[in-house]
Amino acid sequence: MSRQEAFAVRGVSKVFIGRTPVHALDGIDLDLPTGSFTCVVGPSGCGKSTLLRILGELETPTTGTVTSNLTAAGRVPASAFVFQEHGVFGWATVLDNVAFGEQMAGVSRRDRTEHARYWIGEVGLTGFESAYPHQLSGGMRQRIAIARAFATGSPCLLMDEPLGALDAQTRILMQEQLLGLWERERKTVVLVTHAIEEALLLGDRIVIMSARPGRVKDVIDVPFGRPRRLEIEATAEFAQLKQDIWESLRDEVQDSLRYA
Ligand SMILES: Nc1ncnc2c1ncn2[C@@H]1O[C@H](COP(=O)(O)OP(=O)(O)OP(=O)(O)O)[C@@H](O)[C@H]1O
Repeated sequence: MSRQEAFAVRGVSKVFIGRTPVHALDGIDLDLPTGSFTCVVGPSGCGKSTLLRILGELETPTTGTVTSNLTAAGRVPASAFVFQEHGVFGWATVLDNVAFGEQMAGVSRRDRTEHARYWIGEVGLTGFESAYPHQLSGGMRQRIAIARAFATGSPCLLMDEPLGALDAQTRILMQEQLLGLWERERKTVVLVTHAIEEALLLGDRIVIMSARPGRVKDVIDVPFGRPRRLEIEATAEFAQLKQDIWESLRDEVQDSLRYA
């Protein structure tokens, strides 16, 4: 494995044992370069979240290996997660939510407050430091989750449909914000999404997965340079790629519905 790889995934399969065993992933091979933005698309139930959880060591593969080169300072976790919903603590203020990762890592109150304030500013929530999540909109709550993930200082962000619950306009704004943050920070990001446009807009590469058991069906290199602007969505190249990806996905979505 090269030092440039944040993750090398080799022959990873996952079977959940229960009354009826579920074969979630099968023979996944992937190299995820350090500082790259990888998007994962695939039909519902194909194992995208399971793959993310395996990368983040919340789950272990049944067979195969994941080797990681990620290094984090002190007690900072190698990867930080952002989930679609329920990602923020209702009992904590915006400031405490964003500072939570560093609090767990034993960073002093003064430093973590300073870092949290910086990230709250980066996601446009300055002025809401003392607010509680229930006082904010869904989009604002999701920005707390994103700020918290960046604020942990982890070199890798694992995002499971982080913008999936947002309305269309808020989602566009958040995509733009995430794009800007990532281009400045260049953390290794793996983002699961159901939206092909979002994957093309944000990712360096798109991993297309098959219906369950999830396999890597295709890996698309996204040709658009950085910094990237939302205007690329209006180009013919974007439309063509979107169409190609959908064609690759369509059979898988149909299969997943057939066997659901
Ligand atoms: N802890 C678990 N125990 C048993 N089965 C599980 C567990 N976690 C996931 N599964 C099953 O594994 C399969 C893959 O689930 P996973 O959540 O990874 O899919 P997904 O691609 O993320 O789905 P979606 O796009 O709908 O969120 C599903 O059939 C799911 O029911």
